[in-house]
Amino acid sequence: MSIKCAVQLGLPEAVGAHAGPISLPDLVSSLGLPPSKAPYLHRLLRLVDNPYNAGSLLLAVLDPVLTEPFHHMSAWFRSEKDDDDVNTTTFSSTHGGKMAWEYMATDAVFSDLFNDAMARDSCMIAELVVKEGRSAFEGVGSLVDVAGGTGNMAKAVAKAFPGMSCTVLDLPHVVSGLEDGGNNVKYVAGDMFESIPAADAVLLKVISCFLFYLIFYNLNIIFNYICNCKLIALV
Ligand SMILES: C[S@@+](CC[C@H](N)C(=O)[O-])C[C@H]1O[C@@H](n2cnc3c(N)ncnc32)[C@H](O)[C@@H]1O
Repeated sequence: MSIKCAVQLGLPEAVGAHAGPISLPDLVSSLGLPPSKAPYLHRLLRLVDNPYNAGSLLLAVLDPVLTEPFHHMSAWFRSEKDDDDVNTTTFSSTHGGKMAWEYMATDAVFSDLFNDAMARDSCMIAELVVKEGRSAFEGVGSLVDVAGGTGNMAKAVAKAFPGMSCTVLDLPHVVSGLEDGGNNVKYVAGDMFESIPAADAVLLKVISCFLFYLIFYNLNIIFNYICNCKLIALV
């Protein structure tokens, strides 16, 4: 909650915009806070560590859309609804029967926040991936980033490998309206469980939040039945 407060106050931006170290009174003033709040801001600062500008990720995970279901866990346990519908979750029972991605298609504000959180994370990870995992991309002529969000990962790969043609596949509410990112990045709206555009390689960035970045070279077989391609997975 302290980090949420710091993000809402605009603290990371204020510190980042300052050329050098900033004094507490200057910070209070640049945030437009009453000077009497300086001692409290000092306490808040001691609790904040936000080197990667994870502001929208924090706001997303603390949003009532995601926190509210946790208040209904015991009710979900007691509910017999599951007898009829094995897919019922605390999320879906809180949100009118909708699963997360279905729900996001109906809530543009939360969807934008979530997509922004993913995009910022991708900026950081993409830098690492194209540097440390470069060999996984060598010789790949075309790549599809499955469930690639707003495309930051694909853009970074396309920039590092200008000869590669990259496609970002995601649900319509995520990619519709996005401009193709330069000559070699295009967006496709669709459902990955129905079809995946053909490409030499499939990129799958699954659970970025845990900061485990593993590149699998030997899982191609799993994806062979889809498009006979190489699988690059960031789990
Ligand atoms: C956790 S986010 C990861 C986004 C991106 N890969 C990243 O790491 O930044 C999961 C993504 O999967 C997309 N998604 C969920 N179900 C999908 C489906 N059936 N077909 C295509 N994309 C889907 C969501 O819209 C969302 O953008």
